[in-house]
Amino acid sequence: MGDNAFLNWFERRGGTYAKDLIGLQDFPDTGRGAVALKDIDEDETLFEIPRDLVLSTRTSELPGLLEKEDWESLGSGWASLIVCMMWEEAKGPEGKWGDYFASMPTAFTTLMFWSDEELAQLKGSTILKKIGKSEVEADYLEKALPLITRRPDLFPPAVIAEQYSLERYHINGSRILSRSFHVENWTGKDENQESDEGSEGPDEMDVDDSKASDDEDEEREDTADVGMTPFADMLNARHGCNNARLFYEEQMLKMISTKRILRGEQIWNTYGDPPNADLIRRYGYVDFVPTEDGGLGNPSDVVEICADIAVKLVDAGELEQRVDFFLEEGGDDVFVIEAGDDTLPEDLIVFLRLLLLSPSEWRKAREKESLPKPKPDVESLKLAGRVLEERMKEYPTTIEDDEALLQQDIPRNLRNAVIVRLGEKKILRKAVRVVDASLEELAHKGGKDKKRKRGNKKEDGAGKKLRR
Ligand SMILES: C[S@@+](CC[C@H](N)C(=O)[O-])C[C@H]1O[C@@H](n2cnc3c(N)ncnc32)[C@H](O)[C@@H]1O
Repeated sequence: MGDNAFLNWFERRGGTYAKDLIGLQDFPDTGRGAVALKDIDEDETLFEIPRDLVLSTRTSELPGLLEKEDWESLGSGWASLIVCMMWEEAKGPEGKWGDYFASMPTAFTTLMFWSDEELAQLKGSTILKKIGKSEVEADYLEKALPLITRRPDLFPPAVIAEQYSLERYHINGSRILSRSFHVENWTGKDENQESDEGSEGPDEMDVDDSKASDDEDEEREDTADVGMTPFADMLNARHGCNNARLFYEEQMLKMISTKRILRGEQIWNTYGDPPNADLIRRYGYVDFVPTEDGGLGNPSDVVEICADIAVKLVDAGELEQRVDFFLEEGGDDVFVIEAGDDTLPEDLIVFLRLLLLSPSEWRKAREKESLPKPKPDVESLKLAGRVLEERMKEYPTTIEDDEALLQQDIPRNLRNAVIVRLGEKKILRKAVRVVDASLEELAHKGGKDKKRKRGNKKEDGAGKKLRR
């Protein structure tokens, strides 16, 4: 379906947009997006979406047609919204969201749809543990399908294979993941109520996600607040480019320019600037923009380090108890280093120092319920260096290999995988340099301290002499 059919539908259903200011267009790098048709000032309203045009479990008619028990059998994840979407879409062009569905993608470049060979290119990145494909399939088989087959009056058996298949379930789940917004009920309290962090964009669009059910943040969101938001979900995003933002009012959601946008420029939303690993998982693309080190990448990249790596490197007693103690005291078993970090994460230092405590120090720490201070010393820095080295070994290729690959003409998914793993490895390399510099600094300081001590001794002696 062309963009015009979508725009006509949008207006017919009560949406409005500034026709003289914006249009929809295909961009070579990002696909379809919104474009400024002439220079747009800051604070201009670009389009307005009536709240009842947001498709959610609140606005779909399906929940009202189901017994409470049936509805609740779908659980608190995304299964309920996915089933609502499949049911609304099955109504075809006559349905309330007919042309909207027709405008949405049915093919995705997100990790859920990568082959095993393609996923193997991400070896080393912890994102592989967060795809959640089997959880989605379990949701479909254990929650959605039993309900669908129980109610032939609502889900005609003749169309199940076409409209309610696992494939359709995946497609709608992926639409939620990459296009939904967090839309709470209007409380009247907050004039400019916005969704949570990154609200402005799909998925930071902050959504719970039955697919990535291992992602706690996503799990916590109330599914009723997850809304498919026509037109707002036509905006693409790029790190550092956003120039429009969704504002939440009582009757309407309004997309408003947040800076001057020149004619021909793309209108960008933000998806909350996630790292590339999350961008590829949720949205199927990566950011490759200029970074502080003069290269290209995603300034929001992170690398995750599992605590296990450090535990395996240490030869000390009661290691399991030390890890449990760390977790009880609020620590996590995954440490995150960010691209912009110039020091090691404090929780990592604390953890390493905890592992290195002598038996008597460890006993004392536990008695006092007090973790070591996040002050790196020689031993913890040396251990940090070994941890980073081991973590780097989890990637089968080197930074140089990846940089060479990026010079070649390679398939899109491979290219994106290389960009993800390269970004993570560069953070590790930087962290190794931080460790080396800190060790050097400590050695230098140690040398000076020794000198000072020797000097003090001499002075002491001289003083004594004088006093004599
Ligand atoms: C909310 S939709 C944006 C509209 C979408 N381009 C469309 O045609 O409907 C999010 C999707 O747009 C695409 N996208 C957004 N920003 C992009 C970017 N910077 N580079 C490549 N693709 C991007 C990705 O496919 C992503 O999953």
